[in-house]
Amino acid sequence: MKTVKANSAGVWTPTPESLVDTNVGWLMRHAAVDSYGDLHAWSVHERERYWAAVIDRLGIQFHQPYDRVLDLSGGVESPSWFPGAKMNIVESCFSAPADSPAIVYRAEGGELSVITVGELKTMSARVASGLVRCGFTPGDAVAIMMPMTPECVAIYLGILWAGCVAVSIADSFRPKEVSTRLELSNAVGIFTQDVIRRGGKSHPLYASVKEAEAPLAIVIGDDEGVEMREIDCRWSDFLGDADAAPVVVQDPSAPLNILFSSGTTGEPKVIPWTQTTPLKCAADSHFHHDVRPGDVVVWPTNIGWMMGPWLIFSSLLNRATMGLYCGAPTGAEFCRFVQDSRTTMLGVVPSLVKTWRATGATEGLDWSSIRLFSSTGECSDVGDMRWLMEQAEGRPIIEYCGGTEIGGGYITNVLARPCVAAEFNTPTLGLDMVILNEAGEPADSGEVFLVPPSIGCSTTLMNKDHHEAYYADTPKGPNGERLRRHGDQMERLPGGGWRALGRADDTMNLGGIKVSSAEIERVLQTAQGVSETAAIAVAPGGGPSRLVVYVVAAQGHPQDKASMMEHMQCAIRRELNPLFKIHDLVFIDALPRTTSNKVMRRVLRDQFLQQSQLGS
Ligand SMILES: Nc1ncnc2c1ncn2[C@@H]1O[C@H](COP(=O)(O)OP(=O)(O)OP(=O)(O)O)[C@@H](O)[C@H]1O
Repeated sequence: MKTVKANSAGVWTPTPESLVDTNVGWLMRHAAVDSYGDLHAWSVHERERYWAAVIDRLGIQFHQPYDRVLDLSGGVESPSWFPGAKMNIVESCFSAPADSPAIVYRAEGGELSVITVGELKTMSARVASGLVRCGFTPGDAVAIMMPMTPECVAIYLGILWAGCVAVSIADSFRPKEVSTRLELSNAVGIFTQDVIRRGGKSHPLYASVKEAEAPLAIVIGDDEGVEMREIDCRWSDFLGDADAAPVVVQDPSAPLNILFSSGTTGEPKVIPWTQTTPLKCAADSHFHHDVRPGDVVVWPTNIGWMMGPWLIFSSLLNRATMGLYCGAPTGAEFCRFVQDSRTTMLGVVPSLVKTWRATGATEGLDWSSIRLFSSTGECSDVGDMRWLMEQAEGRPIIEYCGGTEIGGGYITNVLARPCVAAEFNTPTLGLDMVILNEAGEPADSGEVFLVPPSIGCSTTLMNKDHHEAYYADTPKGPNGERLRRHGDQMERLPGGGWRALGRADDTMNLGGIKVSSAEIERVLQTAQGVSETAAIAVAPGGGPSRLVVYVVAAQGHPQDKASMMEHMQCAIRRELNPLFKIHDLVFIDALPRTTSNKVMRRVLRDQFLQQSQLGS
């Protein structure tokens, strides 16, 4: 695999030899199929056999064996996975030898350090026993709001160990957002840090927790000057005895984590993950990201986003090492950490790649340890992704798209097929999808629906009706299947791959023609002097929708509205449709993004309408 490189057009093509060693190569032999297409079909038609293979391959431990893999007597909306079993997924997280590295990490300006599997297990056990001593009982929701550090990982695993439910809160939230999330999840405690040190500065974190009027807080950090509330407790006083708290065994359907979606389209959804959701994270990363024992997996993220827990399970259940850089991932120091930690799989979000590219953050570094990249979060820019591949001698990028409520991806790449920058080459194993047009017919371009059930897919929401959110009024699949709404737009490409077209909510109708914001942005992005763009449709005062373009100009490039509009209009005429007329262009310093870094086009729509109302 390591020797196969992409060509100059950003296409990485596997060879029969490169496939042999991969995890997906193993699965093809296991399922006795000759082609990857047959393997995917097998994984969705023989769901029980696919998930049984995952369980065996990863060596997942059960305290009480399951009666069968899947019971569908409650219907596909409410599948029961591993009925009869008792388990705690935490135990399977420590399957690698005790002296093997679980975490390699570095704080800004610090040394590269390692925590072994044995040390992580002990630390997690001490967290669990601290929780028991403080009076927490199984089922209690306990929040975590802090950066992804080794302590954060141990806390997450310790909460699960004690049978409690981790509540994932991003460390960038304001007190109001923190208190909403604490209330929505009924959290009875919170782990946090005194301050976050980033870029040489200290940002208060515990202060936000206090302002959010959080329940009992356990505070990590050595800042003695921080004023503690009486009910709160310092980390050093909290930790218990490693032998005092046995792992709490649960039903496979028991919740273990409460997460919040990004809120790109509206109010964030409150999504519980169960004991089986980690299997989806680990299966995706095993067969799609090809994570192997001994690998070093790095994906800058936070415990507040699904990729935080995903990273924990994907590395530990695969007996790999997790790489954590405890600082800002945007600069050269992070890129140096990737080199020094001998990262084998580097995950990104597209905006991070744009920053590294613009600032030359990888210059002079050796990223040859990287076997593959992965990108998630939002649509990728082809130019940026090709640049990323070049940083590691043309290694492939596993484009990965899914959602918090899936516990992983529904469409991605696999090393058994050619990988093209910014394109997908397969629905994920064990999960199928269909693309339907507005009439509900199968089409090459349109809205994505998933074919349930799959491990990882949510069955409940804490702040919304699950059926209403995902199943009500969905069309039937081509074979009469019950479909699950996902809300993305996708396009099937002539070469056999797929391209993401953004959220269905960001689709516009220009002069009677439906087009996605992502499609327009892809073309606008090619205009000279553009760093980023967002395309929105507005209908000031009603009437037909008009195309408005927001532009972040490249550094040092003049903000000449007339000339930029002309260039962009030319590009649209040439590459999309002459009927799409740009109504207005607005230069902006930065695009509004959710805390998880997704562009909020709805905010731009509101802003534009407000300004045009003021103007009139
Ligand atoms: N690789 C990718 N390419 C394109 N889009 C992606 C990719 N990865 C994720 N996305 C987008 O992110 C979505 C999943 O994000 P998340 O679960 O955080 O919730 P959200 O849909 O952004 O928020 P909400 O449901 O609150 O509106 C996907 O449905 C898709 O729209």
